[in-house]
Amino acid sequence: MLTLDQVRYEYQQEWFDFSLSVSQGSIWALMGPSGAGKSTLLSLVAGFITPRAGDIRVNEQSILTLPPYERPFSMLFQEHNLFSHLSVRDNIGLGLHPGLKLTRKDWDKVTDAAHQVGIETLLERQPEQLSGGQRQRVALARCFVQERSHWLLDEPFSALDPVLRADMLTLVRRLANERNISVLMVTHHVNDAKNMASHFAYIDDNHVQVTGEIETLGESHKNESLAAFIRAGN
Ligand SMILES: Nc1ncnc2c1ncn2[C@@H]1O[C@H](COP(=O)(O)OP(=O)(O)OP(=O)(O)O)[C@@H](O)[C@H]1O
Repeated sequence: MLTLDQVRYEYQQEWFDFSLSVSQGSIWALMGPSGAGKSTLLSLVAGFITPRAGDIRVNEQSILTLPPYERPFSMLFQEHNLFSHLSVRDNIGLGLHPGLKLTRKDWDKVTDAAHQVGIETLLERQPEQLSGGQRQRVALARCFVQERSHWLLDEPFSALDPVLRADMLTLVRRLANERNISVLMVTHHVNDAKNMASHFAYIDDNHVQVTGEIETLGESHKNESLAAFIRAGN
């Protein structure tokens, strides 16, 4: 269980206040208008920024004092995902060891993950030689090789064409289900949320406004703001 317990954060006199409970193995779509606070919520969980009050717990243990690399999360964020001076192979390998001290078995895992996301022919390239969608898939492969219990994905498919997007969505859902990984995924696409997630959180105005099972996400939701958001997206 991942718990955000009245997590309060201030940025330039603007307050954010998040509460959320994510049971192990569930897949959450974080949705809401631009600027609503979705990436801020993920950054708090990841440990890139520190709350003023409240607690973040994994299995009832507070993780607030842990630096990002000691938290049980694999992350795909919109920026600074890849190291420009390293090959794709090494960028994925970093998910297994920060100093790239990898065994043969580890390198096999890297190749397998590259294969799963369809970039196995690009392993010797450097990130600048890749398209945006290829770079996103490298970052996704790096999440896959890490043995972490949670994935934090900030718009992981934004640069992918519709066919690849559907493939990657299915892959993330399958791997997460097989490994009982919890996923928090920011997405602007209602269909992605419905196709992949078990739950949703609707974030607006720096708060988690509504949570629920994904089946209840629809144009006729009783929360007017959420219903309008869904209508606009369809
Ligand atoms: N540490 C920070 N540094 C810069 N901006 C911050 C920080 N913390 C919060 N913000 C501000 O928080 C607000 C919410 O941004 P956030 O990126 O979380 O929204 P979002 O819902 O992810 O939006 P989008 O869908 O457009 O990506 C923005 O006004 C942003 O500038």
